[in-house]
Formats: sequence, C-alpha cells, structure tokens
Amino acid sequence: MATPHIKAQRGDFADTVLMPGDPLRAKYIAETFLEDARLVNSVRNMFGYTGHYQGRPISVMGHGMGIPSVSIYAKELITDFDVRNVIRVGSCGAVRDDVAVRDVVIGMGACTDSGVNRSRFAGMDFAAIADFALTRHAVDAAEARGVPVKVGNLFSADLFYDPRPETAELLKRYGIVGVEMEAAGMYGVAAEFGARAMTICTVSDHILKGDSLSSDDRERTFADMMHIALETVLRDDQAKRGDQA
Ligand SMILES: O=P(O)(O)O[C@H]1O[C@H](CO)[C@@H](O)[C@H]1O
Ligand SMILES: O=c1cc[nH]c(=O)[nH]1
Repeated sequence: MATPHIKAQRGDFADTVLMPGDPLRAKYIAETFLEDARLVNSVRNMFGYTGHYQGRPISVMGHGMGIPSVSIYAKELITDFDVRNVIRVGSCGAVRDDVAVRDVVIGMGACTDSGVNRSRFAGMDFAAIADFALTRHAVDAAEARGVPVKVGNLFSADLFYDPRPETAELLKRYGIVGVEMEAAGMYGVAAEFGARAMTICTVSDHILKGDSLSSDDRERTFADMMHIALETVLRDDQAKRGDQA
C-alpha cells in the first residue's frame, strides 16, 4: 500500500516511530541503536526503518525540516500505518542563559509563529502539548541515566533565518527551552488524529551567545538523547502493563 509520501505495507511500521529531521540520521539511528533494522520507506529518500530495541519493535523515520514536512509524515504514519506514538529526536538552538550546547531539552509544549494549528482549530489558539505520560517517562529515563534535562516550551519556528532581530530575546524572556522547527506541528497532528507525540532535542547551538557543538560533542550528546527516547518507550510499555495488572 502507499500514501502519497510513504510506500510500505501496513504492519511495516511499529506502533512507535522515533523521528529526526534528517533521513540520514534516521539511517544512523537504525544502524546504531536498533537490532535487525530493515528499510521500510525510501520515497523521496525519507528513509524509514523498523527494528528492535531490547526485543521491542521500534521504527525510526526522518520527517524533513519544518512544520509542513513533519505534518505530512506524522499524519500518514498515524492514519495509514497504525502508528500511535511519534517521538521527535532533533536538534535545537538555545536562547536562555541556563541552557547550553550539549544540553538535552524536552518539549512539554511548543509555541510557534506558524498558523497551522489555528487552521486546524477553527482560528482559535491551540495549546500544542506533548503527551504527558511520554514526557514523564522521558524525564524519568533521563534522571536514571544521570542526564540533566530542562522541560518546557519549545518554539517551532517557520523561519530558520528569522529576519526579526528581537525574536531571540523575546523567546528568552518567555523561558523557551529550545528553538526548532517541528514540535508544534507534530503535536497538532497528534491531537487531530488521536495519537501521542513528544519531542526531545539536543541543543546544537546557542542563538544569542553564538556557541555551537563540535562534531565529537554532537555525537556524544546525541547518544544520550537517543537512549532517553528508547528508554522512554520501554518505560511506557512497563507503565501500561502495570496499569493492566
Ligand atoms: O535536527 P533536526 O531534527 O532536523 O531539527 C532542527 O534542525 C533543522 C534546521 O537545521 C530543523 O529541522 C530543526 O527543527
Ligand atoms: O531550528 C533550529 C535548529 C537549531 N538551531 C536553531 O537556531 N534553529
């Protein structure tokens, strides 16, 4: 079967898909963190893989850059491939003094200058929030791993190159934990189609201070984020089993 942007069989994707922006990062994640990973989508080179983590089926697929792109992939995964959980594993910029490169942040909510959530929510302001249980499990997984995380509002920007010089200071004043380009759209799609979403980001640069990660640092901190995301999925399963017992 195929949707306009995914050519795969129903059942090819696990119920949970980890989603970085970069499809080559999806390939790297599949090859590095999953066992028995197989390619399940390559339409437009938006690579998607399904494998196992500690015996649990998990998929990973790129979502491209920006809200329009993530909205297409998240929607098709949920409505046509029975995906229930989409977890973005991305990079972001920092604006706050107490958030630095290498830090891991979790998007409990996501502000945006995009109009997509107003389009889907009859012109009203939709509070784009992550699934609470996934967020809680991610925080617990980070704590168990000894990785400090900041949890708060992301800002999902339509423009990577924002021409408004005052934007970063405004975001800092409002306590934004990270600037990226997709979470608000992904949360809106999850709400519209009854799925669960959450975002974890590694801070790759500080927008106001000008710091950025070396490639070595990027590799190490990225691994922390991936382990937190994978452990989140296992913890979520455990909690569900506990609820049923
Ligand atoms: O590293 P990823 O996941 O792509 O995330 C960030 O990087 C891209 C911009 O360079 C945007 O997609 C932004 O959200
Ligand atoms: O979207 C992004 C990602 C990293 N850094 C930024 O400033 N913006």
